[in-house]
Amino acid sequence: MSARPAFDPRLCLVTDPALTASAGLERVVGQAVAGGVTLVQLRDPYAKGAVLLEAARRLKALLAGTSVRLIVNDRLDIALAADADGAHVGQDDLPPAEARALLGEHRLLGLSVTHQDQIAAIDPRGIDYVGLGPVFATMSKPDAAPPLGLDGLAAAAARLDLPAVAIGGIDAGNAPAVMRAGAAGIAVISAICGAADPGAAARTLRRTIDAAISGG
Ligand SMILES: Cc1ncc(COP(=O)(O)OP(=O)(O)O)c(N)n1
Ligand SMILES: Cc1ncsc1CCOP(=O)(O)O
Ligand SMILES: [Mg+2]
Repeated sequence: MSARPAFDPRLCLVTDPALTASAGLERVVGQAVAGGVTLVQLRDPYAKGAVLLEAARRLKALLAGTSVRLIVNDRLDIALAADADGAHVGQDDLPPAEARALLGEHRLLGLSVTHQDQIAAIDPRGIDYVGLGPVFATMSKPDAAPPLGLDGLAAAAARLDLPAVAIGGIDAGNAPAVMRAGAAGIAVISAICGAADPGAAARTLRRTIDAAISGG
């Protein structure tokens, strides 16, 4: 039996400090979870450690008793200090083998893949899911790699032995095509954090994804 916690990759909310500032991080995440988000990634590239740790602890408390796992982007120290369920690293972050050694076997580790030639280097024993993208142009990550497009996504997902969580410019309109291209789920910032009603946005996305999974 796997030492890792079970997780559901279908709908990952990636948080954004600016987009959640007015409503508040916990309120946005709480509404999104009520709407059907299955995974939450705390992401704040410029936050001070103390601020991020506090946010991670608040989200952990919010998600306690649910099946929704909490992942911390980039900062393994914060993931460990807050006893989060896992961490997400990119190609320029701590290398996955080192990240796994620090995290231990009981936490989840996600790895970003931005083009196909990075797939060969993946050791699937140490990684639990791949964040694949950007699929489309995105306003939420100024330093994102050029978009893969749906064909690039399909080609990369077909070569992966791990669940592919597609990211970048995904919304309820293009989510069905993304799922048909082979994604196990989607990760979004603006489609939920930037929505007037994050709960309703999450509900629509989740319905759309579930319909695509069941062949609709
Ligand atoms: C699910 C998911 N996929 C990709 C990313 C991007 O990670 P990275 O390339 O390390 O960029 P930053 O998010 O750290 O700016 C992600 N965060 N989540
Ligand atoms: C963090 C990240 N990594 C690749 S694209 C992206 C931003 C996704 O944000 P949005 O869903 O608003 O396009
Ligand atoms: Mg990163």
